[in-house]
Order: sequence, then structure tokens, then C-alpha cells
Amino acid sequence: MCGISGWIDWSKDISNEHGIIKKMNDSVIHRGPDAEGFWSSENAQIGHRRLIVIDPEGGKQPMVYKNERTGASVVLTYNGELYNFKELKEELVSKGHTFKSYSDTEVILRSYLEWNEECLNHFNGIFAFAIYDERKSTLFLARDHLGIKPLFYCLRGRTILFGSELKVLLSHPKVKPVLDTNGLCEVLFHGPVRTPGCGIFQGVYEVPGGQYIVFSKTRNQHGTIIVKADHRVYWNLKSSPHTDDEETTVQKIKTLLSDSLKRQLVSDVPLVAMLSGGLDSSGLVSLASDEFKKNQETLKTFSMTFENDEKDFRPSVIRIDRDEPWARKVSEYCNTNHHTVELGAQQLLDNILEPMRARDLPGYGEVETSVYLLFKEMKKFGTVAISGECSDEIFSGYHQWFANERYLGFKNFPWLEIAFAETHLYLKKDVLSKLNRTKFLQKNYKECIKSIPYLKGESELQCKQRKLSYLFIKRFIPFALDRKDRLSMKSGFEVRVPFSDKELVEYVWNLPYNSKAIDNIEKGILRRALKGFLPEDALYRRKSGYPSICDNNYFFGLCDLMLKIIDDETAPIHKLFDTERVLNDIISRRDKIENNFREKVLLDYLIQFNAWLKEYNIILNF
Ligand SMILES: Nc1ncnc2c1ncn2[C@@H]1O[C@H](COP(=O)(O)OP(=O)(O)OP(=O)(O)O)[C@@H](O)[C@H]1O
Ligand SMILES: NC(=O)CC[C@H](N)C(=O)O
Repeated sequence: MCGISGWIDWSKDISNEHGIIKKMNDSVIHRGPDAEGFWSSENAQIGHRRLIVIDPEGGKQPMVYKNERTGASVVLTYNGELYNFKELKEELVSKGHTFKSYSDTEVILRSYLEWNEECLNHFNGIFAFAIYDERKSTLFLARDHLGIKPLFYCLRGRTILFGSELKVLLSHPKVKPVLDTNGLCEVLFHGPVRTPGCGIFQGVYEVPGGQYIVFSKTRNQHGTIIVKADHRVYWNLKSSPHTDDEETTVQKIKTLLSDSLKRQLVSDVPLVAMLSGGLDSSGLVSLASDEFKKNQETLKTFSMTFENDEKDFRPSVIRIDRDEPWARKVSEYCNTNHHTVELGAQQLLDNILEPMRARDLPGYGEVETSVYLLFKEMKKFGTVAISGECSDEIFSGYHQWFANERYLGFKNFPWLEIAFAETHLYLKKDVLSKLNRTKFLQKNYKECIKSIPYLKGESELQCKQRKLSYLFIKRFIPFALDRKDRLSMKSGFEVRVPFSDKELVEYVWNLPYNSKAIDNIEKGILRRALKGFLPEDALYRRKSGYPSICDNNYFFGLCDLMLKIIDDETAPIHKLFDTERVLNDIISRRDKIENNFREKVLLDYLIQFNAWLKEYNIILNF
């Protein structure tokens, strides 16, 4: 993947401000370790950091089209992969376009020249890009359908700033890390599930998936130059009755998934795969290894586990068994070259702040640290990987929620029930009452469910299931993708998610829950579609969550780190949290707590939160 940055200023000449754009661009050097590029003019400074994936020579960026007659340029800075670029190129050639390279980047640029913003309706891929069009004095910011690649921006008067990560914007002197009431509520009450569009810091936003913005320079009635921002949704979930019979549905899912996977194998650099031994990653590994075999190649697969996990493992509602034996079994069945990455408690503690630095926000602790370390290791073997992420959200794999009246009737985001949204329990009383958690969450939830496209004639139960499915796709997926992008890109590693293919999502969205959970098992329809691709027991392995470390040394290590923070009077966290209660309820009782999952999540979050306030010099304004 790449990192993009930019600064458009219609209020003054910024052609000499190279130092600032260089700093913005350098902040995402990890996203694009292979090359850097800049383009500038009187009103624009545009940067690019490149992780080369397709056409090393021809795909350099920013990529510019210059109208020879007028001298006006159209400049593209882009992060992503256009999976259907070969087909689109043929279409564009038939319309008279000529190409200088075989890169997907040039296809994006030429598509814009041909179709303007409508080009988005032709794309299948993962992308976040900016096109500065001197011919029209516009800046076009766009993001892929589900929001797989990131894009943040802010508008200050006649100045527009944009970048792949929040740190790009924070590197510009005009942007300060101010946390107002809304920003604080977001980080405290939603856990890491940020509201799409919200950039946490005051005046900072995100282009949500499936949307674009055109900023244009125009004049108001007094003749003063102003910037107009036109926000548009170009893709969304649409409901229609599902009329295919069972067999047709199974066949269609099989075709859509295998087409998506094949498209996503395109790469000029080594591609590897994650393998948990669960249905989703195993299914993709099986399909991908067949493609590799056609070229006499062996797919490399990777799974993550913990040192001594066999001894320490205790089953829980979330994690019913260990991934490792299943991953090995699937690897043997598919003939992959399998690697196991083993992590220890101390290694996780040593890297505890890395996910926060990757996301520019505090996050979901240990799970994020292990994913980050896994990606870092995988990068030694490849530049691109395939992951089974998002299948659970798309196929409604959370049986415990979809088949449970309590959750179906729940009038809030269901994940607020999980441990990672419990920080409010330890907030100082005056802070909590000032922030009004209930009001914030209710407003946000109501806003979200307002746009659910219910289908006429659906039963009450079906409506509730559609609502839950909508919440997972529109709210939980952006969080999962955001996390995956930042944790992989911190090591310059691109992770692709074939289940998030727009055509597959559009089709599965309209399956009633009963059809998805056919055979009385979560994701039953997907299991039927993957029949013959996996050993029968792996095909019907029940869902077991992402591994969390059972070694108590990790929990004790967290307690020690937290104790140091509590003892430090200057620690910023004291301003917000009742640290005395954390000490009494958790740290002093550390030996007596049996199942410490919730406590681990809380401590992880508080440690990251404290470091975030400190390292980012957060200005609290609430
Ligand atoms: N132990 C693991 N090692 C390597 N990658 C993993 C591991 N666990 C999860 N992943 C990655 O994260 C993704 C999401 O995990 P998740 O547990 O939701 O899915 P899964 O294990 O593939 O399948 P299932 O949902 O059926 O358990 C996986 O598809 C895989 O890419
Ligand atoms: N890493 C990226 O975002 C890649 C951009 C572009 N697809 C290339 O191959 O260079």
C-alpha cells in the first residue's frame, strides 16, 4: 500500500512550502518504503509514498496528465489496487485512450479523464485517492466501497488538507490535536469502533467508504473566493427480495468468492496468506493454493499462536479451541508452506504502544499487538497477503447475537456489551456526568439505524436480523478494516480482504438470516459453497475467536505497567480516570481474579490511552 498527503490552498501561494508537505509525507513513510514523489504548483502541494505492487517503473506517483494546449494539469495521488484494471484498460483503449505504462494507477487517472467522478462506478478494488484538477479548480477525494483504504481530511477556510492517516494532518502546522466533547466521547464510549466519518480531533474528518467529496474553488455573492464541498454517496447497500433457490445461491456464492479471490491475486511482488484454521481464512487458502499450483508454485501460509499455549489454553465462550492444530491440518490438506509465528507475554508487553502509534488512537490492546507482530513477521516473506477478515460480518457469523432475542431487540450497538467499551466504569464521576454517555450513544445509534433499507413484507424477526446485519457491515467492518490497514501498513505490508468484495457483499446482504445459517450452523451457506475445498471436519469447525493470550504473566505485566502510571502524579490519565479504583478493584486483587479477560482489555486500553495523551500532546477541550 501507499501513503498519500496533500495541501490545497486557494488563499495564498504555497509553491515554496516544500518543507511542510515533506514532513506530512514523511509521517507515512512506513506505508510506502519504496519511493517518494511530489508535485507542486501555486495552490497545491501533493505528496506520495509508494509501496510498489504493480508496474515498478510505470506506476510512479503523483501521476500527472497535462493538457498540452492549456497547460492545465490533472494530478493523481493514490493508495490501493484496482483489481479490474486490465478490463477497464481495454475499455478505455477502445474509447481512444493511450497508455504509457501497465500500472493500475494510470487506469485510475484515465478513467477520471473519461468519466469524471462517475469513474467510481467502474471500479472494483481497494482505493483512497485524491485528484487535483487544474482545469476545473477542483479537488476530488474518493474512497472504495467499504472503506478498505483510509482517507482523512480537514477544511480550514480556503485550505484543504488530506492524508492516509491522522498523523499526516497532525504534521501540518494548522492542525492541533484538540479533543472536544465529541472526540472524547468517541474514544471513551465506543471503544475502538469509531463512527465512520469522524476524525476524532476537532475539525478533522474522514471520507467514509462508498463516498466522495468534490471541493471546488468558487466565489460568493460578494465576489470573495470560497471553497464549496460537495459530499456524495456513490455506493450503498440496497435491499431486494432474494429469489434464488438453495442450490443456485450456493453456486453463486462459490462463483462470487472465487472470482473475488482470483482478482485479488494480482501482484508483481510476493503474495502470502493468513491461516487461522477457521472457515474463512481456510476457504481462501484452499482457493488460492489451487491457483498457485496451476503455476507450479506453493502458497506460503501463516498462523499466530502463543508460547506454551497448549498448556495455558482455557476454553471460553469466545474461543472454543486452539487455532494451531487446525491451521496445520488445513495447510497439509492444501499443500501450503506453513509458518507458525509464536508470541510470548513479554514480547506483547514490550510492543504494547505500537498499535496506538499505528492508529494514532488508543485501541483494543493485546489483540492488536499480536496482529501487528504477526504482520511484521509476514512482511519478511511477502509484500501482500490474503485475509479472511469481514466474512463474519457479511455472513452474519455471530450466531450468539443473530439467534438471540435479547440482542435482536437491543437498542444500541451490540458490541457495547463486550469488554472493550467498559472504560466509562472507571471515569471520574464529574467527567462522566459532563460527557453524558447515554445521550451520546443514543444519538449515534439512532443516526445509524435511520438509513437501514428495510424491505417491504419482511417479518418482525427478519427486520431485526437485517438491522443487526446492517450494524455489523456499516459500523463494525469499518473498524475491522481500519485496524487491519494501520497494523499491516505500519510494516509496509498490504492485506487484502476478498470477502469484502462489493459484488459478494451486495448479493449476501439480501439473503435472509435463515438462509445464511442453513444447516443450523453459523455461515452454513458459506460452508456449503466451500464443500470439497476443505477437510470435512475443518469445513464444519465451529467459530472460535481470534486468539487472546492465556498466560497470566501478560496480565501481571499489565498490572505492573498500570501501577507505574498510577504512581506517576504527572500522568495525564489522572485528569480523567479514577485511578484509585483501578488500583483497588484490579491491581490489588490481581491474584484473585480468575477469568481476567475484561480486566486485561481495560488495562490495555488505559495504558495506551495515557501514552496517547502524552505522546500526541492531546489538548483536552470539553
Ligand atoms: N490464529 C490466527 N493466525 C493467523 N491469522 C489469524 C488467526 N486468527 C485469525 N486470523 C486472521 O484474522 C481473520 C479473522 O479472524 P476470524 O477468527 O474472524 O476468522 P477465521 O478464523 O478465518 O474463521 P472463523 O470466523 O470461521 O473462525 C482470519 O480470516 C485470518 O485471516
Ligand atoms: N501500495 C499501493 O497503494 C500500490 C499503488 C499501485 N497499485 C502500485 O502498484 O504501485
